[in-house]
Amino acid sequence: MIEIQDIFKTFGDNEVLKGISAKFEAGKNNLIIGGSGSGKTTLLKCIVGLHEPTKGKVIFSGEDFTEMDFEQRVPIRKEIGMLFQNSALFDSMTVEENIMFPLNLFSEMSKSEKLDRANFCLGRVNLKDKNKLYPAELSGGMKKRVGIARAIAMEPKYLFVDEPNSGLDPKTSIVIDELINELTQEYKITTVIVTHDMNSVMGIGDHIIFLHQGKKAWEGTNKDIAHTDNQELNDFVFASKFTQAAREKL
Ligand SMILES: Nc1ncnc2c1ncn2[C@@H]1O[C@H](COP(=O)(O)OP(=O)(O)OP(=O)(O)O)[C@@H](O)[C@H]1O
Repeated sequence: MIEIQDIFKTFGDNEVLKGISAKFEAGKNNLIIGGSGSGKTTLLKCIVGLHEPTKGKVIFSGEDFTEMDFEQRVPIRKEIGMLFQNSALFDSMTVEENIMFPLNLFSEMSKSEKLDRANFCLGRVNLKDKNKLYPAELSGGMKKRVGIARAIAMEPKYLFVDEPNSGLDPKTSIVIDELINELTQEYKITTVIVTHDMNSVMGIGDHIIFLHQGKKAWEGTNKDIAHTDNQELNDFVFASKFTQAAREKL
């Protein structure tokens, strides 16, 4: 469980986050949605410590992360897996080396244990035997899966994902969403996903917070969203004629 309490973040005189509180539970896909510039990525970065909040607390399983110094944060950082928008693989490393990278940095495993773990993670994302390929030889969807394999290599308690579907076709997007969903449930991970993708919202949105102009304007599940009377959320989710028509059928 991650709890955020009254998070503010200001850049210069631009107050981007204006007092956001929420609880993200283990075993759930916690989605942060909102229009461009609403502060989603800034919030994600405040939670993982890539930005320091101007005010407010981030609490990982009861421990106040915001109060900790760099050294004190290390054990929690080791429990965090991250999947970035562009998968952020190292181009000069093979798939296997990419997955072993966090293990080389943070684990005490022997070489053969690390290889076993890399093979297990590759199997888990359905990329068995792709060990020796380089990122340039992979499709966008495969790169995401390698990114996921790397993110789960350290058996994270917390998984942060920024736009998992960017650059993917709709079918591959669903495969990636399903994979994140399966892993979240199987390993009881507290997963926090920033997304624009309405298929993800409706498909795997166990818990959704909607940001509008730096505030939490709505919170609920994918089942609640179709029936919301929140004007900003409606304008955001049902922006197109197609989604409006689909809504009538819900
Ligand atoms: N490092 C930074 N320095 C200054 N301003 C920043 C910084 N990071 C973000 N901002 C500002 O914070 C605001 C919110 O940006 P953020 O990237 O969090 O929005 P977002 O909701 O993730 O948008 P998008 O969906 O377009 O990625 C923007 O006005 C942006 O210019």
